[in-house]
Amino acid sequence: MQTMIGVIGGSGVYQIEGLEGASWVKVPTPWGKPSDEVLVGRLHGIPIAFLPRHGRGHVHSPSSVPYRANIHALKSLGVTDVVAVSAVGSLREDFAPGDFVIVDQYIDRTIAREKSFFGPGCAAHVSVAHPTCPRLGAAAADAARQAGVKVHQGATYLAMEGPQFSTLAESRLYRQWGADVIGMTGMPEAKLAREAELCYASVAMVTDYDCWHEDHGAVDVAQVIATLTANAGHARALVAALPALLGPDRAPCPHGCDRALTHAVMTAPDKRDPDLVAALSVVAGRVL
Ligand SMILES: CSC[C@H]1O[C@H](OP(=O)(O)O)[C@H](O)[C@@H]1O
Ligand SMILES: Nc1ncnc2[nH]cnc12
Repeated sequence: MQTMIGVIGGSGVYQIEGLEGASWVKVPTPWGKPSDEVLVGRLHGIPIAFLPRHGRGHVHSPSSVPYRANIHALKSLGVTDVVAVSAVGSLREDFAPGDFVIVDQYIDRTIAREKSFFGPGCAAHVSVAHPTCPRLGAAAADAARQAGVKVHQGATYLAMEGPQFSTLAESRLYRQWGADVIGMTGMPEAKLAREAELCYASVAMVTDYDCWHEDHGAVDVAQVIATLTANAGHARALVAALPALLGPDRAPCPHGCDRALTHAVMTAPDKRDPDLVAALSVVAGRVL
């Protein structure tokens, strides 16, 4: 299979430069419109699709991001590996603003989002015990090192609903729970990528210390943007290093991300809703 890299850009990352033959394409989906058109091109010979999570101009708040449409759009373009870039607050002293963190676990506290492609008429259960792809995460960590940033490999991301930042009591509680970073968009994105049998890695850029740290005040967006802007070059360099690390030919995922649905669908074939099955053809056609 041919590698195609999907990059989901987070806050402050609405564009990537340097793609050969780049064009923005509209991708309709049965789950509504993606956050924006998708920028498709090639980077060092490897096809790449870039989608700004909040849309150009930051139109979507974390709760209104069309997560299902975004994942469907990337899969329908042929993406095999999704690298999701996010801004996060740090919940620990040694993860400082400017550091990059390769997330591999989540605590999902989001409450107001569609979290599955499946539903009445086609029920399915995938495992998200290990919600990110270790192979892709290792490549993203190598790419971050090549980009010259300090990178922490392995961290738990607390996904909150937002859009307000946490209260002090919440921030302290999440630290006690063992969460390392906090953000508003990592879920259900990672769960949906797993349902769509895509390898998914999360690259989190630390922008602040949330509000728990006694030497730092409450989070403010100006500070977040200033840190993001200062680190935009690192994010670009990380993406530029990925094609050489992943290579053009993609072996089956050794961790089974691309086979996540093999035993997942529960609904008997004769009981399935044909409309839902049709909507699922891109993400789950392999097993339906
Ligand atoms: C601009 S601060 C809050 C905002 O930033 C993060 O977005 P993303 O994960 O897309 O980089 C965070 O999750 C919030 O949505
Ligand atoms: N402290 C924080 N809480 C939630 N999302 C964030 N994104 C960046 N910093 C954040």
